[in-house]
Parts: sequence; structure tokens; C-alpha cells
Amino acid sequence: MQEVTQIMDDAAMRRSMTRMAHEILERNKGLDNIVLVGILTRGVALAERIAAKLEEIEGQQVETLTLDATPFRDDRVVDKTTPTEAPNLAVVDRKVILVDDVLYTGRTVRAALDAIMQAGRAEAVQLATLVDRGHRELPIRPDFIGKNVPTSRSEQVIVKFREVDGEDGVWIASNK
Ligand SMILES: O=P(O)(O)OC[C@H]1O[C@H](OP(=O)(O)OP(=O)(O)O)[C@H](O)[C@@H]1O
Ligand SMILES: O=c1cc[nH]c(=O)[nH]1
Repeated sequence: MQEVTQIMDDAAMRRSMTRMAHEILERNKGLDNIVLVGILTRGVALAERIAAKLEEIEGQQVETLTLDATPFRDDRVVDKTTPTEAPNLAVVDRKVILVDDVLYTGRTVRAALDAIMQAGRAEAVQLATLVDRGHRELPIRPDFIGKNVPTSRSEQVIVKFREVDGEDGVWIASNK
């Protein structure tokens, strides 16, 4: 039987995203030259939420770009016979904040970093995630974390965003 437990409601998510926005501003001393790059699917929703919060706090717009890291993955079947095209992302000389909803093995972020490098040389790349659930397979560590959630590998973290899923919240699903 699957047991599903909610660990963040919409208010908790909102508070975490607000804190992350403040941390981004503090670390970067403002928003100059910053671009948020959201990884499909829910990283994009998170990036847009954080961008809206940054704008609310600073009164300055921040650009949000969308990245599909799938062609750059090393752990799912992709066509290796044709070279992967560099994504059309304006990152050259900008401070990129890579955004994803869950950080687990780190393989999605590795693929995203590969995509960003191919798009051009960013001034810096920082990583923001709503949930860090551990179990990294690569030396990747987030700069901005909504919530650290210790998990076992058999569990699943489910993040929902209103824009994508019709509601906001985070759940852990485990098989009992
Ligand atoms: O650190 P990792 O082990 O790579 O796992 C994290 C990734 O897994 C989920 O994406 P998923 O692959 O389910 O795609 P989706 O967001 O498009 O549903 C999540 O949104 C992260 O992108
Ligand atoms: O538990 C997990 C692992 C990877 N990606 C998710 O969205 N949840």
C-alpha cells in the first residue's frame, strides 16, 4: 500500500520561496545581470514564482528562461547518433540561477549544466531547488534550498504547482 504524507502546504511553499528570493538577492547584492533558468517541468514554475517574488521585493524585473535538459542526459535513452544542438539560451557573461523543484541524484542538473555550457560562457552558475532530498550521485550542491528532506531511495517526493498541477504542495510517497 502506498502512504502519502504532505510535508509542505501552499503557505509553507510560499514562505520558502520568499526566503529563497531574499537569499538570492543577498548573495548577489541585487539583481543586476541575473537570469533565472528553470528546468522543465516544475523548475520553470518555481523559477517564475521566485522571479515574481524578486520583482515584488526589488521593483526590478528578472528574466526567466526555460531549459529542456533531456537531450543532455546520461541516464535516459537519447539519440546519440546526431549531435545535440546547443540550446538557444542567453547566458553569456550573465549570472545564471538554475532552478529545479527537486534535487535527487543530481543527474538532471548535470545535464542542465552541460546545456548551459554549450549555450555559452556564463559569468557564474548558481543552483536553487525547492526540495533537496539527498542521494546525490554527482558532486552537486545547491546554493539556495527551500527545504532539506531526508528520504530513503524507495520514497518519492511529489511537488505540485498550481500552474501545472492545480494546487501547491509537497508530499512524500512511500510503499508500506
Ligand atoms: O536529481 P535527479 O535525480 O535528476 O532528479 C530530479 C529531477 O526529477 C524530476 O524531474 P522529472 O525527471 O520527473 O521530470 P519532470 O519534472 O518533467 O516531471 C525533478 O523535477 C527534477 O528535475
Ligand atoms: O523523488 C523524486 C525524485 C526525483 N524527482 C522527483 O520529482 N521526485
